[in-house]
Amino acid sequence: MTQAADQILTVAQMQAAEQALIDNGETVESLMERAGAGAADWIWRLAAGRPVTILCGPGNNGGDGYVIARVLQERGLSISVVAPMEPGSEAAKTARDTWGGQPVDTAHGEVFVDCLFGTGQSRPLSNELVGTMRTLAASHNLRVAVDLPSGVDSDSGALLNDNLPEYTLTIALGAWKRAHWLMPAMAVMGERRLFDIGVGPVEDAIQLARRPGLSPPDADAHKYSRGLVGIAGGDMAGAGILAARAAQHGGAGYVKLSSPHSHPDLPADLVHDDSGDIASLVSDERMGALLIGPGLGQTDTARRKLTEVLKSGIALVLDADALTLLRPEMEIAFPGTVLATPHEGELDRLCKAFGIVAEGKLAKAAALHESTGMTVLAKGPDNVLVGNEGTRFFPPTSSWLSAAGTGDVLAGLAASRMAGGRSAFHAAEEAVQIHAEAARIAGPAFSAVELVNAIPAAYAQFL
Ligand SMILES: NC(=O)C1=CN([C@@H]2O[C@H](COP(=O)(O)OP(=O)(O)OC[C@H]3O[C@@H](n4cnc5c(N)ncnc54)[C@H](OP(=O)(O)O)[C@@H]3O)[C@@H](O)[C@H]2O)[C@@H](O)CC1
Ligand SMILES: [K+]
Repeated sequence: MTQAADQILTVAQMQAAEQALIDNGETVESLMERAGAGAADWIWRLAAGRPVTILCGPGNNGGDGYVIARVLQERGLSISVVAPMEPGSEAAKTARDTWGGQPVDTAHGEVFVDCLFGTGQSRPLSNELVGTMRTLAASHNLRVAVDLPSGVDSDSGALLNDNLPEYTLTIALGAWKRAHWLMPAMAVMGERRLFDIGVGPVEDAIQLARRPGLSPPDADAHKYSRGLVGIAGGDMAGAGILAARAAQHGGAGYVKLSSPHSHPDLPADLVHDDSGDIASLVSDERMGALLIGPGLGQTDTARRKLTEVLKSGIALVLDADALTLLRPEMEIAFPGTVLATPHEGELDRLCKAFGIVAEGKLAKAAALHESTGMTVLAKGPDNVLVGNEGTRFFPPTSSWLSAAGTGDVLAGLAASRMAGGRSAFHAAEEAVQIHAEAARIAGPAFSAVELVNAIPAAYAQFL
């Protein structure tokens, strides 16, 4: 069932949801009062008695600021309001009048509250406005963005100005907006919290990924019932081994690595076919899912392997070199059972190969899914998953994942979940979160092998 708290809205969806509340008897003023009071509660806790400076803009985000000023002043905090523009909307004018105070030109408090623009941000800030905001942000130790940081485009997560402040806390009002979960905006927001004002479920809204609910193997499980994963490796041995190790820890009962190398130090518990013969791998009828790409290379042999694998009808994860080699003319037996896991560069290359012109990660991933039928996980510091089941965003992951080999680990995990019976979409949804949890457990400055070693402890968190 759709959880309103997990839905992520566009500005248009938010406006329609607001209108639905108004049709049910709310007013903009009553919603603003609730939203402002809710934000004030968070700021009250953060401020802990310290003076607060609120920057108010001309729209309803500024209106929220005047409500916050009044509520916090009534509780005894020292409040300064800086208002470079007069209130323009009726609700903002009412909120300012009800506050009844006098704005100041500048202030030096401890907590800066940005109520300049929210979802109505329609263009970059003027130099003067951005200068005021930067100066205030720099002279306060704690910084709170109400609904969104000013200068952020709500629907794309783009930053419309350079050198925007970084926030301690961002309080989303009514519902999450896309920018709360997309880079680069997500990176300046600090902690993010949602304050509910009664918005109901919105049809077709993007959802936040659900926390995986994993279970131990059934009492009568055997290695094949838990899933057999094949890894079709190639020229570079290491990536295939990493992916295979990750797949071993991702729930599958049996992992078979096929790559044309002999590895004296391969783990004894990993089955390795050093002929690298793709025909024998795809003809194994017990195969639950196959991963191709990590360490595959981009030779003619690699292309031939990819072509065979795509035709096999086995559930697939395509990553790394497989994504660079993929072309529209290659026949994919069942695109609905294929997961592609491109990083930003691979996503761009795929879009080019498939003649897709789109702006931004979400639009590119959606267009690629539309054009190929594959489920697309556009991975990176923000993860965007698009498939027949819908679109999912994810909480931010550890920035220590920016290390070689971590993508191979993610692909191996996804293949493991697929071999265990998950759809491409749900396998990706689980893999991203197990991977993120493993990174959290691995701590700082881990290598990809150390990330793999943290997977069992991550898995345990979801049992
Ligand atoms: N939805 C809900 O249920 C609730 C929403 N609430 C709150 O309302 C916020 C949305 O309010 P909003 O629509 O009035 O937009 P907001 O961001 O305040 O600014 C719009 C004004 O700014 C102007 N403007 C834009 N860019 C500019 C620029 N660069 N430089 C200069 N001016 C610029 C723009 O002018 P225009 O583009 O028309 O020229 C317009 O006048 C939302 O984020 C939340 O905080 C809650 O109170 C209650 C429940
Ligand atoms: K704001």
